[in-house]
Order: sequence, then structure tokens, then C-alpha cells
Amino acid sequence: MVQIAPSILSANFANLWAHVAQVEAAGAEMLHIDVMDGHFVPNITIGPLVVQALRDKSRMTFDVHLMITNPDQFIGEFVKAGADIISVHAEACTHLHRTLQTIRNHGIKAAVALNPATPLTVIEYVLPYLDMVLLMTVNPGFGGQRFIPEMVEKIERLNTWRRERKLNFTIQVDGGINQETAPLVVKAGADILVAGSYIFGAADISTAIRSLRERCG
Ligand SMILES: O=C(CO)[C@H](O)[C@H](O)COP(=O)(O)O
Ligand SMILES: [Fe+2]
Repeated sequence: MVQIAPSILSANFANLWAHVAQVEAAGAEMLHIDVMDGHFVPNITIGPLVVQALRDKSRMTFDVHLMITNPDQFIGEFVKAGADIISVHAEACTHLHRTLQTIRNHGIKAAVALNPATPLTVIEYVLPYLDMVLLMTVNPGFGGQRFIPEMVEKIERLNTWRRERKLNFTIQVDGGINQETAPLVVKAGADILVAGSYIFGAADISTAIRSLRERCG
């Protein structure tokens, strides 16, 4: 069964908990938290203080997507704030294997995110150390962008690697997910759909989440 991870990037920051509470009530499995530093990506969002504030209220799995340079510096802070899964970008890690071990040594799940232009081969030798792979289907930095269609083949290839090598990581996709793109990525092998503007921009959040599940059923 596909899991839905609403991205708070498109939530109403002036009324954040009220908006997040709606996705929790609608049965979203994960909350996708986009952390941007203005260096790795051309945008700035939130840090551990906001994660902690939401953690005090929510029981969802907190999936923290770090779009920051030098992520090692902040892993401990985000674990303390309540992260259950941390994704680091392969493009931002000089010692990716070490970084993944650091995340797991904190007792939480480790994931790697790949930009659309980054080949799968950069993670080939760390696949056994991963709980999840996050394939970006837009260039990171902003919500509401168009899905890049070439990413469907990338998802299929990663799914084939997973099957052939008998590995257990989940495949998450992030960017431009809506009613049209969701069935394509799920058919290709995605297990977890991140969706920001499609869910938080909808007139009815619970209908939007249900429609994503039904389109992939
Ligand atoms: O990581 C991200 C952007 O860098 C967001 O998670 C992603 O863009 C979600 O937004 P949308 O569903 O509107 O594309
Ligand atoms: Fe994200």
C-alpha cells in the first residue's frame, strides 16, 4: 500500500499546526519536513525548533528532508527535535557512508536524496546502509514545480536494483506529485509519495489524500 507524506513546504506557516493536524486526521502516514539553508538550494525554510514544536503535538512519522550543505553538523539537532527519518542529499555529503552510519547510530532511519541530474550509481555502494531512497522528481528548492518525466525510468531502475539485490529500502518520490503523476511513479516502484501543493493547496485535504491513494490503488 502506498504511503502519503504531505510536505509542509506548502502548508500555511501562519497557522502551521492547524494545517498539519488536518493531514494527520486524514490518515497521512508521514509528515515530510523540508529543511532548506539558502546554500544547497536557493531558498530558506525551517529548522529544528519548528520540528520540535510540531513533535510535541503530532504522532506522525517525521520525515526530515535536509537540503543543506554539511548535513552532519545538524543531524544530532534534528534527532533531538524528533526526526524519525533523515534524508541527506548525496550531492551535499563528502563521506556519505559515514553520514548514513551517523544517522543510524542515533537510532533513527537513514535515507539519501538524489537530485534529478544525479545518477543512481552514486548510491550503489551504500544501498545496504539505507532505509529509504528519496528520488527528487523536481529540482529541490521550491514547491509547486512540474514533475520531470525522465524520473519514471530512474524509479524503475532503482526498483529493479532493489529486487535483484534483495534489498529492503523504501523508494520515496518528491516533487510535482498529483493525481496524474502518482499512478506513474507507483507503477514504476515508488512506495511513498511526497506531495505538498497538491495536498495543502486543495480545497479539502482529506479528499486530496484519498484521491492520491485511489489513483494508485
Ligand atoms: O523537497 C521539496 C522541494 O525541494 C518538496 O518536498 C516538494 O517540492 C513538494 O512540493 P510539491 O509537491 O508542491 O512539488
Ligand atoms: Fe522534500
